[in-house]
Amino acid sequence: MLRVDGISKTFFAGTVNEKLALKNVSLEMKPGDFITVIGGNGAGKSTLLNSIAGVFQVDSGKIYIDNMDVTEMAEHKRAAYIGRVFQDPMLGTAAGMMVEENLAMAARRGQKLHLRWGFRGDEFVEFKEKLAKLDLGLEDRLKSRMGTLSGGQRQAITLLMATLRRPKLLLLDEHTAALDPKTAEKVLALTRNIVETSGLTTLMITHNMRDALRFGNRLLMLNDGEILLDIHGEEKAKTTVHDLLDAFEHSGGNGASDSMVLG
Ligand SMILES: Nc1ncnc2c1ncn2[C@@H]1O[C@H](COP(=O)(O)OP(=O)(O)OP(=O)(O)O)[C@@H](O)[C@H]1O
Repeated sequence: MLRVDGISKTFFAGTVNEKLALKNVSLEMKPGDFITVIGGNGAGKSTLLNSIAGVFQVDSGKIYIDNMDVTEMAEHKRAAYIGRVFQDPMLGTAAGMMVEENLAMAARRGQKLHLRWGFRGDEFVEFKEKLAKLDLGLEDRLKSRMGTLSGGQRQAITLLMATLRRPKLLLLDEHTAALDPKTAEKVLALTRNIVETSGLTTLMITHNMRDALRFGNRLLMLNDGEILLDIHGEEKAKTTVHDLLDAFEHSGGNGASDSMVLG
């Protein structure tokens, strides 16, 4: 499904600020894999996701989605295959537009744009049903401007939008980190629900080791631009936060912060 073949990325090459953010990273994901990604600050987690999304070109290595070489494909073209949700609830939706307009836009992603968003009645019913399932009181806010919603409500809608057209790959970059614990839990439960019911191949960065163990079928730990740990299935199920901290410290990790453990 996704194949990352020995990618490297250096920022500010040839300057005093030169930073080798990814060092020959390889990764293969099967369809339906739900991978959680952890690691200390500056480990390369976002750089990995940004490389896959095409935010910038990698220096070497190849990236394939469904056997298609996307290494040099522009970000906006790759977006047809990839759904993304970022940490900042302000990103990913149009604040001045209504909830239903944002959803209609997401439902038409990749299609020709029209000046007026013609709504189909059945679409409206579908959106309302999907919003009701979020349990965040959004089903009656279809006419509200996105900018008037809370951070949690926006993230839930962004997640819905990112997955409406069933992307080949879903990339979540600490998408619950800016939310209060109760709302974060709701958005995480929603994430699991959407990922499992649609069988989406997903990479989710989190700072919270407990969440990294609770969610997904596979876990990657990054440190200093390299994959330090890659566990799945039974092995992942048996792993504890303590084991993760041990692995991190024994391999020279730069001291796990409290936020890395607890989120
Ligand atoms: N666009 C960029 N320009 C310059 N340097 C960058 C850029 N993106 C990342 N870096 C650098 O690359 C390294 C890896 O950063 P990255 O954001 O991938 O880490 P991370 O694991 O996501 O960390 P965090 O948990 O702090 O978000 C860091 O040293 C960072 O400063």
